[in-house]
Amino acid sequence: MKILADQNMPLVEQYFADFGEVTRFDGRTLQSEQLIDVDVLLTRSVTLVNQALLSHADKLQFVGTATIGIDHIDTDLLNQRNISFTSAPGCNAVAVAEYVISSLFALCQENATSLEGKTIGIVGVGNIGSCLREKLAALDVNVLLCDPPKHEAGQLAEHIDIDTLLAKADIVTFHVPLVTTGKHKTLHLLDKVRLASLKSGMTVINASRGDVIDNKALLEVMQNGAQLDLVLDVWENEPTILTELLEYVRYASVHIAGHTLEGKARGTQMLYQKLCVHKGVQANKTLADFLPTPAITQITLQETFSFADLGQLIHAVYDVRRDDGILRRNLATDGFDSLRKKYPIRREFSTVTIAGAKHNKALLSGLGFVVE
Ligand SMILES: NC(=O)c1ccc[n+]([C@@H]2O[C@H](COP(=O)([O-])OP(=O)(O)OC[C@H]3O[C@@H](n4cnc5c(N)ncnc54)[C@H](O)[C@@H]3O)[C@@H](O)[C@H]2O)c1
Ligand SMILES: O=C(O)[C@H](O)[C@H](O)COP(=O)(O)O
Repeated sequence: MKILADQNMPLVEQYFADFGEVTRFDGRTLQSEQLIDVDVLLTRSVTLVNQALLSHADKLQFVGTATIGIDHIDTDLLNQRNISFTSAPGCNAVAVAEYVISSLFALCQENATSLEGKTIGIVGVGNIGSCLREKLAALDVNVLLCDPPKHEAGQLAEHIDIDTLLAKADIVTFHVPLVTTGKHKTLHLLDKVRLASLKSGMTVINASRGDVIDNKALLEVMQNGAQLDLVLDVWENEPTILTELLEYVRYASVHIAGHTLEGKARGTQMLYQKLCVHKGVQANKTLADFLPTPAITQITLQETFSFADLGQLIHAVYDVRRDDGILRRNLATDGFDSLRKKYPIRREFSTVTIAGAKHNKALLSGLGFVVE
């Protein structure tokens, strides 16, 4: 069996070599001819899987994307051609939620404020939004939720519409898929009109897809003096982003919110498990077989540890400002995709055991740490 896998997908050889020969490809430049004779295609978000790419795919039986977002895949086409398809829902939910938590605490530190009394609006309450909601519940902040599809399906009673949410929230964070048409379209969900309506001092976080915020309109409102704290991991037209926006963004990163080692490896594992089902074989490899021991495995808190020290603890594991620095220092020389490819190792809170937590145990385990 011939397996073609994106070069930025970790552990493919370890998981898939038993199925056949693994060849790697560059996700941005994959050509249709490379799919001749290929049985399995494993992609990331940067490869458009469409009619043009599949025009020479004579043997393709399985396509997997190690992402939750599937806006790069023509799923109707795969259906028509009877090609099995799978994504990796939830693989990076913890990673993105931790990116948001790290950003919130960095802003609190730098703005000399706290989350106390703040209201955070989550737009899109799926895998990531729900995971973030749980972490925010541990922090005891007010949360507002907006997810019309879930509300209509009877799965989210607390839903409020986006305009009410924007009017009430101090912080808004987007975790929606990119949907370009229809009743629940998310393309430019934050458009010119909504951007103009945002209260001064609001924080806007986007770790979903760049096109969810009209980037040109955002630049315009910022140039016209809007006072917003912007945290952007995703951009319109990646990898050619609107660099003029950068000077108005507090924390900017290269679409890496989901790129913990665990998040990426879980994506590969989920595709492996689905291919096992597809081929009718038993899955016998797990993440624990492959993930290295992290550099920091234990942190001991002293008696004096309080909520005020929480940011310091969170940032000891992951500080979003590291990623902001990487982008600002290297974007012009390295380019967006290259920075994504060489993204430094980042581990999840769950890889760290906290000793000495005493009365902060529920808070810390709610955030995702292992508490002794
Ligand atoms: N920056 C990153 O590294 C990164 C990582 C993972 C995912 N993502 C993006 O984040 C998105 C969300 O991820 P997820 O795992 O939570 O996906 P998910 O499918 O589990 O959840 C998405 C939620 O958004 C809701 N939704 C759809 N349209 C909406 C609308 N118009 N308004 C409000 N809610 C709406 C859906 O009902 C669903 O509950 C992905 O589709 C992907 O594009 C980015
Ligand atoms: O949709 C997703 O899951 C994410 O956006 C994904 O983690 C990032 O994209 P990729 O690394 O596949 O390019």
